Amino acid sequence: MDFDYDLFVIGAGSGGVRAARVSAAYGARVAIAEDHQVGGTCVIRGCVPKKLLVYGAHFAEDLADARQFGWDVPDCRFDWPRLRDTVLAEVARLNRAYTDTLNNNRVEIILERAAVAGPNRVRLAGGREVTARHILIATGAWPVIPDVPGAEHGITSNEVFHLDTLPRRVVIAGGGYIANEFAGIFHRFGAHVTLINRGDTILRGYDEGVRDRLLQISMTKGIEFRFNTRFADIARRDDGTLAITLGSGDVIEADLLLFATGRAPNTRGLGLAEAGVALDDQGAVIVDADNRTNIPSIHAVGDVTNRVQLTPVAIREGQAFADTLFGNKPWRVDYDCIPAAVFSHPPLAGVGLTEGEAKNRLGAVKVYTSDFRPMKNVLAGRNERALYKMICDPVTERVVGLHMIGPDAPEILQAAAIAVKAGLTKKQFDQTVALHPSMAEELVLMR
Ligand SMILES: Cc1cc2nc3c(=O)[nH]c(=O)nc-3n(C[C@H](O)[C@H](O)[C@H](O)COP(=O)(O)OP(=O)(O)OC[C@H]3O[C@@H](n4cnc5c(N)ncnc54)[C@H](O)[C@@H]3O)c2cc1C
Ligand SMILES: NC(=O)c1ccc[n+]([C@@H]2O[C@H](COP(=O)([O-])OP(=O)(O)OC[C@H]3O[C@@H](n4cnc5c(N)ncnc54)[C@H](O)[C@@H]3O)[C@@H](O)[C@H]2O)c1
Repeated sequence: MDFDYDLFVIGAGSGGVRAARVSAAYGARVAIAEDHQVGGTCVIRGCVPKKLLVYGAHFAEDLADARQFGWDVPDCRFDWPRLRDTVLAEVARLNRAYTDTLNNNRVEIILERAAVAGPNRVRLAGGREVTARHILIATGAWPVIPDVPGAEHGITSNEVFHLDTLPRRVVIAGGGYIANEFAGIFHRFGAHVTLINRGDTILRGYDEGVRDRLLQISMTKGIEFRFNTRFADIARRDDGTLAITLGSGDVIEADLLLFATGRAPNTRGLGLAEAGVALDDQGAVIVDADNRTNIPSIHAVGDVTNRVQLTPVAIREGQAFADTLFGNKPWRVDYDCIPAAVFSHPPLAGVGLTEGEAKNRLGAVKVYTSDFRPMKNVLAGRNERALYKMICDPVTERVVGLHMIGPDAPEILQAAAIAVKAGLTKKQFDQTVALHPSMAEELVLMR
C-alpha cells in the first residue's frame, strides 16, 4: 500500500523534533504536526525560559554579594517586563531555529492539531486526513490542576512566562520541580512566596539530606511552606486579589496562584483508545523498550509515555526510534543513572541511588559527605552551606549515587555523573588530584 508519508509525528517537542529530523535525514518522507509552537514544552514554556528566569533571579543575590567584594552597587530596581520580553524574544529565536532545522531536513511542518484516525491514518484539525506507514506519538504532558472550586483563578507553568505584572504575593501549589524552581525565582524577584503541598515533604525521590537542606535554606530566606495541606476554595475578590481557603479553614491572600501539581501524559482526544492503542491508568501510551505500542505501526516517545519526564530522555528516545526504524542501527535507551537537577536557589542535583534506595537495594551502604560553606558565601557573609553526599556499595566501594546542593551543583554533577555511570569506585575518585580552590574538589576529598 502507498502512504502519503513514511512517518507522521504528532508533536514538535524535544522527542518529536529529534525523531522527525533524524528519520528524514535517513531518507524517510516525514511530516510533523504541532498545535502550539515548534520546539515544544522545553523550548517554548519549560526548561529554557525557566533557566533564563533563574539566571535573572540570581542577580538579586549577586548584586547584594558584590558589595562585600568591594563594588559600590546602588539600590537596583528589577524590571519584570524587560526580562520577560527578552526571554520571550530568545524563545522566539529558538522556535525559528527549530523550524529551520526541520525545513533543512525536508520535514513537512503542519501547524495544526492532529489525532490518530487508524493504524496508518492521521486526522488534522482542519478536516484533512493523511496516511503514514508509521505514526509517532510525541505529544508530551500537560499540567494537572487539582479539582478545587475556583481552580480557574490559578495559572500553570504554561502561563507563568507571560505575566503582565510581577505579583507581590505568590502561592505555589506543589512541592516538586516546578514548585521549588519558581519559589526561588519569585522570591528573588521580591515576592512573598508560600508553597503549599499536600504531601509532607518537598522533592520526593531526591536524597533526603539534600532536600532537607533546600527546605532549611528556603525557609531561612523567608519562603513559607505548608505541608499536608489541601485547598478548599479559591475566590477572586473585586480588587483582583485571590482569597485561598485551605482545608484547615485558614485563608491566604495572594496576587497569583501557580499550580505546579504534576504533569499528566497528553493523550486526551488523540484517538488512541479508538485506534486500539493501549494506555495505562494515567493515560500514558504503553510502549516496549523500542518505543513500540501494541499497534505495530504506532510508536511513542517522551513525556507521553510517562517514563522519565526530562528533555534529554525524550531526545534520546526520539534518536533511538529514528536510528532503529529508519537508520538500520537499532539501539535502546539505557535508563540507568540519569542525572537530574532542580534549578532552585541554590540548585540541587543527583545521579544514581539515594541513600534510602541504596539501603533498600544493597542492605548496607557507606555514605561520605561534605558539608561546607563555599568560599564565596563566606566572604559574602551568606550563611548557606553546601552539602555533597556520595553513596557507595560497602563491599566493592563502587559509587552508586551522588547527590549535591550548592552553587553550580547541576554543572558539577553532570561531569561527575560520567564517573558514576562508568561504575568508578570511591578510591578512583580519590586518585584524582583536587582542583583547588573549587567546590567540586570536595568530590575527591570526601571523608
Ligand atoms: C516549567 C517546566 C520546566 C521544565 N524544566 C526542565 C528542565 O530544566 N530540564 C529537563 O530536562 N526537563 C524539564 N522540563 C520537562 C521537559 O520540558 C519535558 O520532559 C520535555 O519537553 C518532553 O518532551 P516531549 O517531546 O515528550 O514533549 P513536549 O516537549 O511537551 O512536546 C510535545 C508537543 O506536542 C504538541 N502537541 C500535543 N498534542 C498535540 C496534537 N494533538 N497535535 C499536534 N501537536 C500536539 C505540544 O504543543 C508540544 O509542542 C520542564 C517542564 C516544564 C513544564
Ligand atoms: N529541572 C528539571 O529537570 C525539571 C523542571 C521542571 C519540571 N520538570 C519535569 O516536569 C514534571 C512536572 O513537574 P511538577 O513540578 O509539576 O511535578 P512533580 O511531580 O515534580 O511535583 C508535583 C508536586 O505536586 C504535589 N501535589 C500534587 N497534587 C497536589 C495538590 N492537589 N495540592 C498540593 N500539592 C499537590 C505533589 O505532592 C508533588 O510534590 C516533573 O516530574 C519533571 O520531570 C523537570
